[in-house]
Amino acid sequence: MKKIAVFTSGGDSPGMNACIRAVVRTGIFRGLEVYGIQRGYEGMIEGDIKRMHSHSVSNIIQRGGTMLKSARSMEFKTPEGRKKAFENLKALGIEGLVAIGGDGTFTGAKVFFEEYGIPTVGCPGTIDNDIFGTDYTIGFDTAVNTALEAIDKIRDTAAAHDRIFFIEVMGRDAGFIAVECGIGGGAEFVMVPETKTDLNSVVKSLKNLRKSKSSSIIVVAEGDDLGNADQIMNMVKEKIKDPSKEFKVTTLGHIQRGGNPTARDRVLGSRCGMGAVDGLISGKTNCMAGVMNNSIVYTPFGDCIGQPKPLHPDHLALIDILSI
Ligand SMILES: Nc1ncnc2c1ncn2[C@@H]1O[C@H](COP(=O)(O)OP(=O)(O)O)[C@@H](O)[C@H]1O
Ligand SMILES: O=P(O)(O)OC[C@H]1O[C@](O)(COP(=O)(O)O)[C@@H](O)[C@@H]1O
Ligand SMILES: [Mg+2]
Repeated sequence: MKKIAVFTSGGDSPGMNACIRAVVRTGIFRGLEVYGIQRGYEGMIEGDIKRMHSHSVSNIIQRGGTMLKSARSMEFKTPEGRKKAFENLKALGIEGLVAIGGDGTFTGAKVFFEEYGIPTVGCPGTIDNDIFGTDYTIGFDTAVNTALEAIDKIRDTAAAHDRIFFIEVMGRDAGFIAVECGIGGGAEFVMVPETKTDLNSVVKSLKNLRKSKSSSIIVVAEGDDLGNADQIMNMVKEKIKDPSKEFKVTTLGHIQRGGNPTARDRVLGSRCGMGAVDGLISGKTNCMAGVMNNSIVYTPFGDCIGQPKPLHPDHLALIDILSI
């Protein structure tokens, strides 16, 4: 293997830059030519692919976002789009790919490998942490810390006015961010897509809050089965029917996707990036380089996207216990 290319795809996540840097520098260190593909599968289809050098990735390890940019590509979901992508890679003589992204990116990478056979190793880049085969995904720790900082601020004003706050965090299909924010932010309740939300028990608990509680924080993952934070707040308000209780909603949104990556995300991104290149060199393909129990582990793409990554039941129990 002489030439490899790296790209970022799907929702960006803090630490993707550290991962790109590790791929480029490990590749060069091992004697490979490394190319960067702009805007994920979009750039692959358009042939927006450039040679990268060690200096190409200077001064990015501390930055959020991705210097290669990211995109969600509808065209790559079509056989015609993937054919164009393959022709562009073939023309440059690319013999290996590093795909940094989430479950969608790996689904695309798996299909592409099965059709065209270019060896591909992935790195788990998503704030959602919803990928089997790695304890944490690159960007999750930063997103949780960003959300927590906001929750702490909301708690100040919630306490000052004795209000009940519903705070919506990201997570279309996964509640990992919500659960960690719930534990770290001292929430009364956490609502996640993985479990059925029992509105009546939430209402009952809110009606019976101990008298010394001045405020309540309820963390809602955007993909909860009952709806978003605004919808759930309205349902609860309707059932409580107590004009003395004041309800507010804050949706944290895309601030969770940006900002300087935490130390954990820089280290995880760097380790996975190196793991992906070394994996390709040693003949691995159609799999992801993740970190489990502090070691690099390669998991087939089929498992990364096919196996559910469950929330830890102890974490959900912890929220109930610590909010008495
Ligand atoms: N079934 C599929 N076939 C081909 N490409 C896919 C498929 N699913 C997703 N992709 C590609 O991966 C991209 C990123 O997926 P997305 O779900 O948006 O983000 P993430 O990788 O962060 O989960 C999509 O925009 C699409 O180009
Ligand atoms: O920025 P967009 O395109 O609106 O996407 C929002 C979604 O992206 C995420 O931030 C990350 O999801 P992916 O990693 O699957 O792209 C989700 O938590 C959120 O639902
Ligand atoms: Mg995803």
